Amino acid sequence: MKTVEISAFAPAKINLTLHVTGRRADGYHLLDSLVVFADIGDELRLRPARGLTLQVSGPMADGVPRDDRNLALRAARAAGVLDVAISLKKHLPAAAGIGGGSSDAAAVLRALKEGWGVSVGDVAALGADLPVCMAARTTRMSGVGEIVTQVNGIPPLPAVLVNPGTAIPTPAVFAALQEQDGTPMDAIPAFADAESCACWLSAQRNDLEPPAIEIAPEIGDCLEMLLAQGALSARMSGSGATCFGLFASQSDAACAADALKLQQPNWWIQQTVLGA
Ligand SMILES: C[C@@](CO)(OP(=O)(O)O)[C@H](O)COP(=O)(O)OP(=O)(O)OC[C@H]1O[C@@H](n2ccc(N)nc2=O)[C@H](O)[C@@H]1O
Ligand SMILES: Nc1ncnc2c1ncn2[C@@H]1O[C@H](COP(=O)(O)OP(=O)(O)O)[C@@H](O)[C@H]1O
Repeated sequence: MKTVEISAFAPAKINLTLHVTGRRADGYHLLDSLVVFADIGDELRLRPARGLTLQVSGPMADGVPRDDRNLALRAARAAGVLDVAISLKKHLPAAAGIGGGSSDAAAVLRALKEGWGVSVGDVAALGADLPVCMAARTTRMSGVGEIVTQVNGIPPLPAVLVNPGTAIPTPAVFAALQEQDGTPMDAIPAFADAESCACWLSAQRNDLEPPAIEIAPEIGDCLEMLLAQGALSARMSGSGATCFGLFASQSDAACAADALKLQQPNWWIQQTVLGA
């Protein structure tokens, strides 16, 4: 048994783009997505113990499953480690399109590799977002999520994340998608700054945004409010409902986040830097 406690960080995953380019026979969708990671996320600690346990705390812990549905526990089981106490401090909203559960699972797998020396062969069995969350760096994600290719040339992007508090199950959004065969992303250039990245993004898409807005119209309000605060670009991440706005500087993002918090004190609103 190991004797040390290991800390692991599970950053928020943001799909800057999400093009749905086809559908497999098993119903899973083919994706083409530019994925970055934020400097905010969940905090995990793993320590040797008798048996496998999970304790969940933190400002966004409400509603997160504590039982075997939790992806942190499922990751430990998949790795065959049944003698670990996991403590998970949730800062990210669940079912929010920012991969909280998948990033937690990836953080557990990284910690188990470091501390217990074990790894899992097929991480995708834990969910389509697991491979990209294992990479935890700027990536082009394709296939149904299993193909991850490192992307260089994306500068750190000052941003504000906004979630209106509506949990949206991913399957419901895919089920509401009308067009399954969209075009892939354009080639990804190297960007000098946030402005040029935002300009390129304006010609790309998140194909899940229209069906998600049908399910939760408040997503449209998030996007409008980010743009009204001067965002260079505003879009939904993943299957929603979290939206991101890109800003020219961290001070612009901080001003926008403060103003949005005054307008919507009950929403989850966070200033961050993406892809740093
Ligand atoms: C949409 C994305 C984009 O990054 O992110 P989130 O919105 O979940 O953060 C991911 O592909 C989500 O990954 P993840 O949440 O791990 O998905 P899974 O648990 O494997 O699948 C949940 C359900 O989503 C649908 N699904 C997921 C991935 C995919 N490529 N095609 C799909 O059709 C299927 O209906 C599946 O039953
Ligand atoms: N560690 C976890 N944190 C949050 N949700 C989790 C976790 N493990 C399992 N879940 C379940 O996974 C679902 C999807 O959560 P999450 O990964 O945060 O969202 P998304 O797939 O939209 O990015 C939630 O509804 C929740 O029930």
